[in-house]
Amino acid sequence: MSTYRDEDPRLHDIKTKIRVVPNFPKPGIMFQDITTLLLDPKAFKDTIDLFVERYKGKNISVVAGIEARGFIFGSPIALAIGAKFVPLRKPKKLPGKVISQEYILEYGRDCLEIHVGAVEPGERALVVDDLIATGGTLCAAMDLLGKLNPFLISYYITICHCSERVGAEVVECGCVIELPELKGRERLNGKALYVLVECFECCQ
Ligand SMILES: O=P(O)(O)OC[C@H]1O[C@H](OP(=O)(O)OP(=O)(O)O)[C@H](O)[C@@H]1O
Ligand SMILES: Nc1ncnc2[nH]cnc12
Repeated sequence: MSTYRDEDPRLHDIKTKIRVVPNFPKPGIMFQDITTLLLDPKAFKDTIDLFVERYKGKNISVVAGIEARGFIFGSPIALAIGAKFVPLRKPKKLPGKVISQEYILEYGRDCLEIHVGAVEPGERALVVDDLIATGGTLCAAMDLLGKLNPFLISYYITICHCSERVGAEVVECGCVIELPELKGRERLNGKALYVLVECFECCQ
């Protein structure tokens, strides 16, 4: 954690407002429930303010929020920093033409989608979610948004049958909660990750 975060008294209050529910949605999982944080307008506002203070003036034009809980935090951050909000949705939710990115979860696979044209190549993007656990979801979001190395274009077309990538520059990922024991940060290949609250001994 950075010194700034350690010293900020708002963080302690935010952490106390997150309810931990054992054995949800399955045995062994300590579920970090942010709905109790949302019930407290001051703690919710402090959460948004901390992100806004970090990202205002950083020339970020896109906030990409991950379904579903990333929408709750991503939208107000986008409004406050003067960026557009782009939802990264689970399959078959977006009505327009989409670009998709599959990813591996602990049990099974999932997929994120973005509307074609929602983000222009070269735009500076912030990815927002409520929580990073294994990091698979954030990796998929970055793959979907990320800039494609021109030397890899033919690889994508031939191997992945995908000729379209968004081509944004992901500046950072921002999450309210990190479960460090699941080592999701290591999976981000060095991409900057900013979290407000770390939760130890409370997962799996
Ligand atoms: O770091 P990871 O291991 O990928 O896990 C983190 C993701 O898991 C949760 O979403 P979930 O898939 O439960 O979807 P939901 O927000 O729609 O409930 C959470 O909101 C993150 O998006
Ligand atoms: N422990 C946890 N609590 C809330 N959301 C999660 N997503 C993955 N693991 C989670």
